[in-house]
Order: sequence, then structure tokens, then C-alpha cells
Amino acid sequence: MNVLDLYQFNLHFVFQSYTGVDQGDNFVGSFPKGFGYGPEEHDSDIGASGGDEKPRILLMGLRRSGKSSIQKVVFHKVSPNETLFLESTNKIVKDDVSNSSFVRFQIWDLPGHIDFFDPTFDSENIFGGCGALIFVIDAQDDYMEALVRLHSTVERAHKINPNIKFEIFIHKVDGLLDDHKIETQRDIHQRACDDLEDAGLEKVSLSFHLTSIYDHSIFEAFSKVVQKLIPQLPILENLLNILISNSGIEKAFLFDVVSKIYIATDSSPVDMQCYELCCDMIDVVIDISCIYGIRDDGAFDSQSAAIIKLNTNTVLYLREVNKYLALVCILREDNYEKQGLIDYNFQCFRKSIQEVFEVQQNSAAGNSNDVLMSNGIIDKSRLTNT
Ligand SMILES: Nc1nc2c(ncn2[C@@H]2O[C@H](COP(=O)(O)OP(=O)(O)OP(=O)(O)O)[C@@H](O)[C@H]2O)c(=O)[nH]1
Repeated sequence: MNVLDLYQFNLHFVFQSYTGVDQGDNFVGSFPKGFGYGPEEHDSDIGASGGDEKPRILLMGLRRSGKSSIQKVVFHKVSPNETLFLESTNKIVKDDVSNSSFVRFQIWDLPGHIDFFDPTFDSENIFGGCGALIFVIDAQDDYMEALVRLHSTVERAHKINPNIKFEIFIHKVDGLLDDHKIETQRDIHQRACDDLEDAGLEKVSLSFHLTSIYDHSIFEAFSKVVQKLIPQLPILENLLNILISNSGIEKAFLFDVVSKIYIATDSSPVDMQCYELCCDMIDVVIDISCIYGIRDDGAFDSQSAAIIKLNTNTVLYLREVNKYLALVCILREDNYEKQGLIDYNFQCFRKSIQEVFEVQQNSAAGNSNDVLMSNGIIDKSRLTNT
């Protein structure tokens, strides 16, 4: 069920600006031209060299476990039902996700049948430049074979690159009852860790996520994977903490608009319903922009903003941070009375984010990590509550 239905809210839009897109080629709900991850999808033979310095995320797992579906749903806006007809992947499929400075990486979808001992499988290159390895396990199937495969994959990958982060997606949990989900996660966790311990690899840490393409869990899990690859994460979290504590905001997410993965949030726990609500708000804003927008170079600009008042005395507040990032906040209606303060604090927040970008660029140009560390601390006095 759509979360928006649950809340039965009265919709009050305040579009301070919606500079939209050309309507000719796009129907409502689609992403406008030039507002996607781009068609840079390459097929590659096993062992072909990547030759790109962007962080790499590998999608691995047995055949039909759901790897390609995850990639298509999260990064190409394919609807979950359409994945029923996806063909099996026979080669490594590389997908370049470069839509913002914070979210720049490649996803490599590896076929389920890969043989590590095949001489054409260049594991040094494939695991060597990899930031995170997502191993997908089909929770609706017998997972014993998948666990054996997971173990050999982790063993091999860790030997080549000890810095890889291993993320286990216990996938297709939409078919399981709540109790069964928890029990499956516990069992897989236990067995996978026991296997590693037996092999003397107890120091290798695995993270587990319950996922499905039929709800927001896959976006949430991907958000967490991507966040681990963002060196500026502590700075971003700190900025969000300062923003919410000075503005009477309950929860704030910094969203990558296209994928709807959140690249940072404040340090209060993430409630799935809040996350879904914020995702739905982004969809609504894009749809409205597509219908009523007047510009053809993107759905947003720096002045774009939207406010939705729910009949639960809650306000959703969305502001564009830049072309790719949006701040989405949830706050009580009473606190929204100080809109000027929130707007002012947001401007400071946005400026600080830009500084983080600039420092990152300077750092890349000067090839100095020190620059990032020394200049990355944002001046707290810019977020004021006076
Ligand atoms: N119920 C359910 N089915 C899913 C989910 N994710 C993927 N599937 C289905 O699983 C089947 C296999 O998905 P693929 O994405 O082709 O699997 P794959 O791992 O890429 O397969 P190979 O390319 O053969 O390695 C498809 O019919 C999908 O619709 C999910 O979250 N829930």
C-alpha cells in the first residue's frame, strides 16, 4: 500500500519554484531527459579491465537470485513487475552511476555462474578495485548452495582486497512472513559467520540486510551500502544534526534525487515509514514538475522547494541542495511556524554542503587528503537559531 494512502493527508503545495522539463517526450512519473544516470551501460567479457577510478560495487550471487533486478529497479526506474522478464546475465554488466559528486560509482553485475578458477576471470582486477561487494541470497529458495558460494567469494575477495565491505542482501523477503524473515536472517547470519570462523576469517565483517524490490527496503539497503563509500559521511551527518536541532525538525534526509537513496541522515534512528514518505514526496514533486514545469534542462533548480502539510499535524519540507541532491525533512506543524528560520538555516546548510563539494574537488585536483580533512569541518555558527 502506498504510504501516502495511510496518512490520508490534505495536500497543500507551496511550490516556490518548479522549473520543469520538456513534456513532449515524457509522461508523468518518468524521469526527464538528462536527469538519469545516463546510458553508459557496457557489456564486458569476464576479466576485461575496468580502467576507471570510481569506487566499484559488485553485485554477486547465484543465478536468478535477483541481482539484475536490484540494479534495474534502483538505478533505472524499472518497475518491479517488469523484472519478471529479465534475461539471465551472461557477461559482467558495468553500469556507471555518476549523477552527483557524492554518489559516483560503478556497479558491476556479475553473472551467477562465474567460476573463480576460470583463467579468463581476472579476480585481481575485479576484486582489487572494489569498494563493496553485495552478495544476493534468494530467501525464497534453499540457501545452502548460496552460503557455500558466499563463503568462497568472501574468502577469495578478502584475500585479494582486505578493504572490501561485504554486504549480504537476504533478498525476495516479500514472500516471507515477519517471523520467518527474522528467523531466516538469524540462520544465514549464524551459518555465514560460523563458516568464516572455521576458515580463520573471523575478522572479516559481514553486514546483513533484508531486501525486496517490491518495497523500499532495497533502496534503504543500497543507501547504507553507498554511505559506507562516502568519506564525507561524518561531516554530512554532523551538518544534518546541527540543522535539525536548530530548526525544530524531527528527521532529515539528504537524498540523491534520481535514485532516491539517501546519502546521509541525522543520527536519530531511521523509521521505514518516514523514509517511504520522503521518497513518495520526491515522486510527487517530480511528477508535478514534469506536468507544470517550464524549463527543459531538468526538473529542479536551486530555487525549487515543496511543502506538503499532512492532516496529522506533520509537515514535509523539501529543498533542492543542488541539481542532484535534495534535503527532505519531516517536522511538526507547530514548528513550521518559524518558516523563515528554517529557510535561513537551510541556506546555511546548503552553503556548507557546497563547501564540502569544493573541498572535495580541490582535494582531488591537489591530490591531497589533508585538504579534505582540514577544510572539511563546517563552521557551526552558520546554522543559527537566533
Ligand atoms: N518476489 C521477488 N522476486 C524478485 C525480487 N527480485 C528479483 N525477483 C525475481 O527474480 C527473478 C530473477 O531475477 P534476476 O534479476 O534476473 O536475477 P539475477 O540474479 O540477475 O540472475 P542471473 O542474471 O541469471 O545471474 C526475476 O523473475 C525477478 O522478477 C524480489 O525482491 N522479490
